Amino acid sequence: MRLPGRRPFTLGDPTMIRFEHVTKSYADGTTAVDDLSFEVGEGELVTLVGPSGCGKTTTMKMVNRLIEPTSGHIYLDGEDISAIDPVELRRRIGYVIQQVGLFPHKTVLDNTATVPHLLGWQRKKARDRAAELLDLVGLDPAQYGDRYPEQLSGGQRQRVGVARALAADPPVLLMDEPFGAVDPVVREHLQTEFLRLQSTLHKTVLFVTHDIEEAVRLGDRIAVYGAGRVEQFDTPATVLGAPATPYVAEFVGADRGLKRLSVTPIEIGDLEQPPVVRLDDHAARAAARLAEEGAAWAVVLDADGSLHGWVSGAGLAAGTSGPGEAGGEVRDHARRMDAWLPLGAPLKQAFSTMLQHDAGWIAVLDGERFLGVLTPAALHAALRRSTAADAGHVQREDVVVESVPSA
Ligand SMILES: Nc1ncnc2c1ncn2[C@@H]1O[C@H](COP(=O)(O)OP(=O)(O)OP(=O)(O)O)[C@@H](O)[C@H]1O
Repeated sequence: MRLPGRRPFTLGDPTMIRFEHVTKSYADGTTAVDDLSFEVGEGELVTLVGPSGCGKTTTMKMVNRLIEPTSGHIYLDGEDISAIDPVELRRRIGYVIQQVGLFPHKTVLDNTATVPHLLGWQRKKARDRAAELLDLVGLDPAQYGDRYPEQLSGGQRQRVGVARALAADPPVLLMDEPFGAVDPVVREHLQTEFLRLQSTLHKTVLFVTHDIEEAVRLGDRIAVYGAGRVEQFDTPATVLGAPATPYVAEFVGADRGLKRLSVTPIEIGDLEQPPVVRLDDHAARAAARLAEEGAAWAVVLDADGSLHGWVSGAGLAAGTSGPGEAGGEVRDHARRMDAWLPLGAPLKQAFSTMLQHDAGWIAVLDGERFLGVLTPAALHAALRRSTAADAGHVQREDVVVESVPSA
């Protein structure tokens, strides 16, 4: 299904949700949320992270008026929500919770179509929309649409929960530990899929989690909670690189240098430029060029410029006795290597791809275009670059020691 593409969130975009001095106290004297003020931009994904009982869920439930604040105001797209009818408000806000809350006696398709039904859409239109959404979250409607929730895995049920929340195309999504009940592998999978979805949909999302890794991975910005208050509200890179308080530093963990790998993107300046040859280049000529440049190997691109793999100078030279002699084309000597990353991918992904392929380098592409290669040395340098940008908040040595063990 094609969805209208919108550009990703950037700081400074218009505000969608605004908390203004919001406090929630209960009759027993518990102050669940204490004088909360922050803004969420249109199309921004903000993760609320903190230990159990610190007020994350209360914050979220005040946005769709499942809980009313004791004092302060919350604005949705400029409107004070206390003046909006709660039923009308909730139509504008998708809600995904950990227990999913699917109706056990309804099929997956009907569960997904719940909100469109409530909105009075015609049955066919609602079911067509539900099928589109199931497809979007990676569940084939033909295969899963007629199943009942108990016939799905935990991860599949979570996907249905996300599809259902998106069915009426609300501008805002509230997600309360939506991936909390599945095992770590499925969880990472769901996170990846959700990021892919968000890169197309650009919903305004408040996402509650206990897990700092999840918060860092998903959030455009993170609100780190300590007992009812937001201790720091900033980008993942800043929260990890420059924790605002000792509490935040402890919460994000001593290994924050490692976690920064998830939020530091590969940049063009990190790349090295090995010689590049084409599959249909003459092998002997390519060998001579490598010898001239003192290079042991070259990246091999195919005729249309996409990555094929690599070739060693020695491999090329074998069987050729000089330029112009027999020896065939580079394709006769090249080896496949399809380890590549898109520009902007996080350094963590670069490390893991390198490990997975047992490779000393990874090609970096912009779309189909080959840009250069990332080597372990370049990764190390990239991490130093990102650490140096923190203006002295983190000792550079800390990060280097933690993240790039010396060979
Ligand atoms: N109805 C209530 N009456 C009294 N106290 C409450 C009530 N609901 C929540 N609280 C308290 O408010 C505080 C914040 O709760 P909240 O559910 O927002 O925390 P949380 O950060 O979402 O926790 P968790 O991660 O465990 O879900 C907790 O101390 C909780 O015990």
